[in-house]
Amino acid sequence: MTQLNIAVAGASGRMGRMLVEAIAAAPDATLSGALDREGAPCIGTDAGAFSGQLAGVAIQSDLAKGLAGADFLIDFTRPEGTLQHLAYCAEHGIKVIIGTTGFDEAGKAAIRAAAAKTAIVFAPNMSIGVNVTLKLLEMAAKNFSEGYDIEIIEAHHRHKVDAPSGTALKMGEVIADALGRDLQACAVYGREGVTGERDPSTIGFATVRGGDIVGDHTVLFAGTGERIEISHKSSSRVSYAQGSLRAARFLADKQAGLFDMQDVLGLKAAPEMTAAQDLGLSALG
Ligand SMILES: NC(=O)C1=CN([C@@H]2O[C@H](COP(=O)(O)OP(=O)(O)OC[C@H]3O[C@@H](n4cnc5c(N)ncnc54)[C@H](OP(=O)(O)O)[C@@H]3O)[C@@H](O)[C@H]2O)C=CC1
Ligand SMILES: O=C(O)C1=N[C@H](C(=O)O)C[C@H](O)C1
Repeated sequence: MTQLNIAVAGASGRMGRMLVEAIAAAPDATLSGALDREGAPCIGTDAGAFSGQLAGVAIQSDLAKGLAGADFLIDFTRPEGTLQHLAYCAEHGIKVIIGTTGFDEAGKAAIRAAAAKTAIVFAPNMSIGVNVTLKLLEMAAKNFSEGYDIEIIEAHHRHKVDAPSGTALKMGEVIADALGRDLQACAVYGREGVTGERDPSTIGFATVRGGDIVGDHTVLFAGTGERIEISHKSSSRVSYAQGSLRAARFLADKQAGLFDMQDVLGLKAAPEMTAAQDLGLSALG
């Protein structure tokens, strides 16, 4: 069994803690290092202390120390942090799994450029459920292309700093691509005041923030006399952590290149109708 030496960035964050636990429980993974922001109270403490199971790895802010011995970095932080970590990893041949959301176009371009030097999985949602849902949405959008208004509703915890969520934006992209529309041109982010009637070519986004909601996404196809809703609801961050480990295993034999979770899960290759048949939806065709 190939042993994966993995460092975790944002080790004291919600996802960082979950990743440290998931790595400790995985027989093929070892926590080689842990990073967090300079000046954070967790620096110097054991990365496993949050879960009560010591990992024997102190959280560092110095990249050279935190990434010594790492073959992979799993990064769920903020765009500016991820881009700093990525630059170091690209120079040192460390493969990177990026879960961080909220990148601007320049940030995404920097990730594409880094992929020439190291192997990267970059995905706004690492869960298997969401990634299969993206395939369902592609299929649904093609079948509801006329006469159905499309709205994407997402809900997250009160601490989330970016909106709409990366997952909601990805759902919008998948639907827009399936319909031959440009998301940048057709997205409507929230409504207020006298908006006029709904333009049927738009894709609407609505954002809810509150409490400890882990992550809910619903796509509504609203037609005449019927509504179809495709929803995914996360009840734990464990699915994001397990997906990240799966991404690391996928990268083990890659030297460079940019991949997403559809690549990791082999969903890009699956022909659309095979997916429909697998799901017992062949009547759609
Ligand atoms: N792709 C996916 O499947 C998922 C993606 N996410 C995304 O992951 C990211 C993190 O989410 P979450 O864990 O909830 O967030 P948290 O705020 O709980 O954790 C973020 C961690 O990163 C650290 N950090 C913040 N800024 C920097 C920086 N500039 N440099 C280094 N470290 C930094 C934080 O330190 P400090 O506390 O000191 O600021 C904290 O430890 C978000 O973008 C979120 O949308 C979340 C879940 C799933
Ligand atoms: O911030 C979060 O919590 C989450 N962020 C990701 C996103 O923006 O889509 C994934 C998941 O929904 C949780």
